[in-house]
Amino acid sequence: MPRTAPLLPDSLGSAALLTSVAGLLRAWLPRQRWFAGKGRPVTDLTLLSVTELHPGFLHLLVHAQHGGGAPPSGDCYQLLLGVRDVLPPRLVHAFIGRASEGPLAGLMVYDAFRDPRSTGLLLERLRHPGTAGPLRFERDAQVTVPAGLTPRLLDAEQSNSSVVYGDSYILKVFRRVQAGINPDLEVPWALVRQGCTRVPPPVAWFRTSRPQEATLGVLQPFLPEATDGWTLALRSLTSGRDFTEEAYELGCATAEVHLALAAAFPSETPSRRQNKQLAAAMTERLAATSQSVPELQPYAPGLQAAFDALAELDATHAAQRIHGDFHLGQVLRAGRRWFVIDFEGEPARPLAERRRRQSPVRDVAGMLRSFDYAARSRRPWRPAWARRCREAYCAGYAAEAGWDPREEPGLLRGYETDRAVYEVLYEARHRPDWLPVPLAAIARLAEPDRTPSGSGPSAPSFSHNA
Ligand SMILES: Nc1ncnc2c1ncn2[C@@H]1O[C@H](COP(=O)(O)OP(=O)(O)O)[C@@H](O)[C@H]1O
Ligand SMILES: O=P(O)(O)O[C@H]1O[C@H](CO)[C@@H](O[C@H]2O[C@H](CO)[C@@H](O)[C@H](O)[C@H]2O)[C@H](O)[C@H]1O
Repeated sequence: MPRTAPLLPDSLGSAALLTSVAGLLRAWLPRQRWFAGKGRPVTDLTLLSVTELHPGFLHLLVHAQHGGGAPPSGDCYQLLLGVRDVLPPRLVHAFIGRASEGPLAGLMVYDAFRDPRSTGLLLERLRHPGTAGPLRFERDAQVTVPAGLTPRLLDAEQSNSSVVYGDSYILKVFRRVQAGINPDLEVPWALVRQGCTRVPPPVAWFRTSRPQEATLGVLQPFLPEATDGWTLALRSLTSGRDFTEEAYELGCATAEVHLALAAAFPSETPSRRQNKQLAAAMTERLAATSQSVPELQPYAPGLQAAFDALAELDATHAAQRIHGDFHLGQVLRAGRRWFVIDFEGEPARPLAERRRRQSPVRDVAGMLRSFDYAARSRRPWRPAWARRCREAYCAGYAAEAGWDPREEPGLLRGYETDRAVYEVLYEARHRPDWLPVPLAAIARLAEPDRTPSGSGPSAPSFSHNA
């Protein structure tokens, strides 16, 4: 039976609640896909805020410190916990543990994202703007979201958690929370106001004021007929069907979004200093990643050459707001039209950095890397497929933007190298089986006379069980 009386009387301090759940969460958090401190134990857990959204349905912000590194690091995570006396069989897969001490002693604690009753209640909150403790629920007053939509948790491998409601709306709840407005709300909102139709418009969102102002989740229309670019690319690779038309149109769509972003947010005049600073930041990331992923170390000097060359280039493009983590999984194709989603940027970077203006070439490089990723993710390796897609994508981009990314080989190489370094770190932390995919590209990018990735004659083959 769901609870009818609140668990948390006002008198109960968060310290008392933490004694009930800390042990359970310390064991559970590191097993979650979105947990950043992969492979490292949670050495300390602090409760930043707790709000009972409904009897037995708790919203938590916790700070988890990961040990095993020097110095120890930590992140703030958003959790939805359910608490019941008895767990019904339909929720067994959501079970986190039985609280053994504190105010919840003896009660069953579970992941409320997996309980449609709880995610249904969350939608109700979004439909009726208002506050709950430090949480504020807001919406676009022009849009009416109907009641009673059936919730379904998306079980994809993701950085966040998303719930689809009746195939009409999708709510993305940010797992790792940082202070400030999340670009995944800020950017689509600005693009829609700009008249750009390539993004699903945010219709409702919620945020917290404690411990600091931060965006917690965004509801937007769900595109039920859409397929993501990664799935389509793999289908093309397995069926042998051509993908260049899609790649060309994706290039056009990317440029369209970049032009709208340049109109929606202030840009920065290009300067020589820009490329020097950029190369320095890339060099720093290479050094830090080589420290944590030893497999990268032999290639570091070769990769550094790309950044040194970039530092000497004249800046040609104004820095502007961009997508920031652009790849085939971030684009959806509905009918013959591409849509762009997930403007959050690279989830591991600080929010202020993700909101910074950057060169649009960075997004182009992300997508070019993604064609290479798809081509290397299955045997046999298909370099010609990647090469054709890369060319078609750049041609589409040039047709819409009025300048061709291929005319900037030094910039493109620098960004592709930096992206591959990011991917090495990402895979090492989240999907170690996939590490050979970016490492194969790294090996090529580190060669002195490299040809564009995906086009060389004899890059190493590998196997992984993706
Ligand atoms: N508006 C939408 N319509 C249809 N599917 C969507 C929509 N938004 C997201 N998705 C699906 O949800 C997945 C995860 O969304 P995304 O915003 O990329 O979350 P994450 O940051 O967790 O990766 C996408 O790959 C896509 O399949
Ligand atoms: O979850 P996000 O969409 O925010 O992005 C993260 O996860 C991606 C993997 O799901 C990762 O992308 C890498 O793998 C993709 C194939 O699964 C490939 O298309 C991308 O090119 C490659 O970078 C992304 O880097 C990471 O930020």
